[in-house]
Amino acid sequence: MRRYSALPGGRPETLADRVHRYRGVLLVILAPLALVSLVLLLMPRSPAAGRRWGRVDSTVGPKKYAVIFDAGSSGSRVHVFCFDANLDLVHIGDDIELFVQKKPGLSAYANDPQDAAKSIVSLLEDAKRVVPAELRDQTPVRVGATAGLRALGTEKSEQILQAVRDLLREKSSFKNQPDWVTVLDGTQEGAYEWVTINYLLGKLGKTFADTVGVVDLGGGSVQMAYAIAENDAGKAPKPSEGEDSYVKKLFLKGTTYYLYVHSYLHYGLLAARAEILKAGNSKGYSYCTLEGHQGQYKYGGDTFEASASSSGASYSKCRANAVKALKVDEACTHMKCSFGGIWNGGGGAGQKNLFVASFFFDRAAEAGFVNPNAAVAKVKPSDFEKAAKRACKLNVRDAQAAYPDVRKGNIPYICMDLVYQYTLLVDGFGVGSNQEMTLVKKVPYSNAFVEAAWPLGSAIEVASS
Ligand SMILES: O=c1[nH]cnc2c1ncn2[C@@H]1O[C@H](COP(=O)(O)OP(=O)(O)O)[C@@H](O)[C@H]1O
Ligand SMILES: [Ca+2]
Repeated sequence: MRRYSALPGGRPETLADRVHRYRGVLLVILAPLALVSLVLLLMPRSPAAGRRWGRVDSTVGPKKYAVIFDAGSSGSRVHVFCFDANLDLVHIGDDIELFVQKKPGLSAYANDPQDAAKSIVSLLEDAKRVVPAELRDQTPVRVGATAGLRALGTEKSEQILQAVRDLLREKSSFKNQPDWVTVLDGTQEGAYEWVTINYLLGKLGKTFADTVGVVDLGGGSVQMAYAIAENDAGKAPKPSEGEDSYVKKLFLKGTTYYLYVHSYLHYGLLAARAEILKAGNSKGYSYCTLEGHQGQYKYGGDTFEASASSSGASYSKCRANAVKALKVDEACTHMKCSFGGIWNGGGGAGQKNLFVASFFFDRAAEAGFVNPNAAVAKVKPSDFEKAAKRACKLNVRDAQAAYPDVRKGNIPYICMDLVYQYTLLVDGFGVGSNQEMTLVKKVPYSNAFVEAAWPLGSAIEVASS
């Protein structure tokens, strides 16, 4: 039986009666509490709310995801990044980025745009899995195609890009926009790569002289990018007709940078093979392919005779072919040129410390002078020269035994590739043969490793806009 205390009229006292009787006491207790809650609710949720020792606690504030597809000439890759409010990368599960790759690249489906688009469906699924469902429609997906589609020409590449746009619109839950699926121009690609490396090394926000220069040797093109002084940027030559301008102005972490950047189409490692074969093989054979090799080299829809001379490869003759292919002696109308009549940017502090990515790392690892499992390695151009001299002496069979990590199709070209890499650095970019530089595959960041590739630079642009 419920017991009630009695009121003067004999009626038992209810809860409402008690509240009424003690309303004064309750008001004194509850009013300050309500006031404190109101103030807490209205306080702005600035990033500083979670600040500890000058950094933002990444568990506080909104997280932004970005999905970037790198449609490279030799493969397609997807990267997913997650940034905190401070634009620092935060972990996605156990890793700091999602990175998945697939071969071949979109340009291998030149005549079938639908198949090209289908080739990236599994990568899209991989990306979807790591982005929380409630954030997908706010998460931008961008696709940047590089040298492979550049070399296909506008009509074919546009058909492929359109099929990719349709796929993203119909099959992805990410935020997509037609102009986010494009062929990147080479200077944009080089600039993004520079941002990636300098961001991961913690250089952004420092003076231009504290940043590092970046070389990215892809399959189709090679990029050089480094920051220069403002007054040197003012003196940059005007690019020739149809060329991108030599200097890009970037504003990052409160600092303005003048970035010298140039992309050399046809001078990526795989494209350069074609240039070297064209430059050297007037007699129907090449001094760059290994003894015993008979066959042709196919690149970008063209076929080149690539059979070896009966005496096999010759380091010095191959080197002469590579110098010729680079057009080192082409007329230079600027103060100083790299090769092919292109301004070299003038050098300076931003180029002293060079980070060299992509195929440089791969071939160095395959040739055995860099640990294939390392993220970075210090080398000199002369290491490529030494490795080339050794490789050029071998025949195809012995090379297969000497370089077990080199894919069969690349074996005949191992001398040519190493000669080209040495020649590109020393004769092309004017790097001293004994100058130390850093080969980079991944960059250590926050107890993890991030791919040393342009997509992070693009994601930073997306996340900070
Ligand atoms: O995300 C990446 N991580 C590591 N290496 C990469 C990445 N993307 C490209 N590469 C390197 O670049 C080489 C091929 O370049 P790619 O296919 O991107 O040609 P492109 O840049 O001329 O279009 C690959 O063999 C690989 O070494
Ligand atoms: Ca690339």
